[in-house]
Amino acid sequence: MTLCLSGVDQIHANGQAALQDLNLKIAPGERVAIIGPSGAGKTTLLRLLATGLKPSAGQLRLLDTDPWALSGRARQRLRARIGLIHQAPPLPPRQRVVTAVLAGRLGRQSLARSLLSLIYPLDRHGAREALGRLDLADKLFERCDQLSGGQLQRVGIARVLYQAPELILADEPVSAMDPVLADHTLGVLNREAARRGITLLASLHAVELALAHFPRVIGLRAGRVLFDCPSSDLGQAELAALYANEQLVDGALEIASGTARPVNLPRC
Ligand SMILES: Nc1ncnc2c1ncn2[C@@H]1O[C@H](COP(=O)(O)OP(=O)(O)OP(=O)(O)O)[C@@H](O)[C@H]1O
Repeated sequence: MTLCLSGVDQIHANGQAALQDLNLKIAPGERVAIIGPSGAGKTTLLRLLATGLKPSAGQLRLLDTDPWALSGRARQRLRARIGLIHQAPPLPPRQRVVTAVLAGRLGRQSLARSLLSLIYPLDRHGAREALGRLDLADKLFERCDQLSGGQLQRVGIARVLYQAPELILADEPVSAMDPVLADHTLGVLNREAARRGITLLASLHAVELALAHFPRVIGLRAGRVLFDCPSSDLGQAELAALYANEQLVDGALEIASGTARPVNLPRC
C-alpha cells in the first residue's frame, strides 16, 4: 500500500480535533479525490500524509514505512519521494520559473549540485519540458511574481512533475484557475500520474472536477470519512449529506422545516 491509516486522530495544538478515527488504504497508482465542506479536515489530512503533522493517535504507514519511526534524516529522504502541490505555491517572488521548477529535485541531489542549480539552472531542457506539459514553456525565464495565481499553480504542478515522485499530494491544485483551465490542468495531472504509475491524492472543492477526473472519491466531513467509493457510484444523496450546512441560518431553518433546496454543488 502507498498509504495506510488506521484509527488516526489529529488534534491541533489548540485542541481542535481535525481528524477522527480515520481508516484508509490507498494502493500504488490509485488516483483519489478528497472532497468535503470547509473545515472538514482535507488540508489537515494532506499535511499529515506529507509528514508535516504527526498523528495524535493511530497508525500511519506511508510508502511502506512508518514515517514517525524513522530518524529525522531518513524522514527527510522519505519526503523527497513525495510531491506536494500547494494551493498557493510557496515560491520566492523574485525566483525565476526555471529555478522554481528545478527545485523540485533538490531533495534528491547532492548539496553542491543543488546550490549550483540555484545559481545557474543546469537542466533547462527538463524544466522546459515539464512546463510545456502545463502550456507554460514560454514562462521559463519569467520571475514568479510576474505570474498570475493560476499560472503559479501550474508552475507548482510542473515542479512536482519534474520531481517525479512516487506519491503526489495536491491541496486544491486548480482553485485559482478558470473552469476550462482547471479541467484541462487536472486532465494533464491525472494523465501524467496514470502514465507514470504515480499515486495521486488531491483535495478539491469542485465536485464535478473530482468526479470527472478521479476514479475514487472520499467524502470528508467534520474530520470523518462519510463515504469512500468509485466516483461512478456517487449519488446526489451522498453529496447533499456531505455539504449539508446546518450552521447557515437559512439552511438550518430549511432543514428543520424539511424544505431544504437541492444542494448547489460547489464550483471552482
Ligand atoms: N494549524 C491549525 N491550528 C488549529 N486548528 C486548525 C489548524 N489548521 C486547521 N485547523 C482546524 O482544523 C479543522 C480542519 O481544518 P482544515 O484546514 O484541515 O479543513 P479543510 O477541509 O481543508 O478546509 P477548507 O476547505 O476550508 O480549506 C478546522 O476546524 C480548522 O479550524
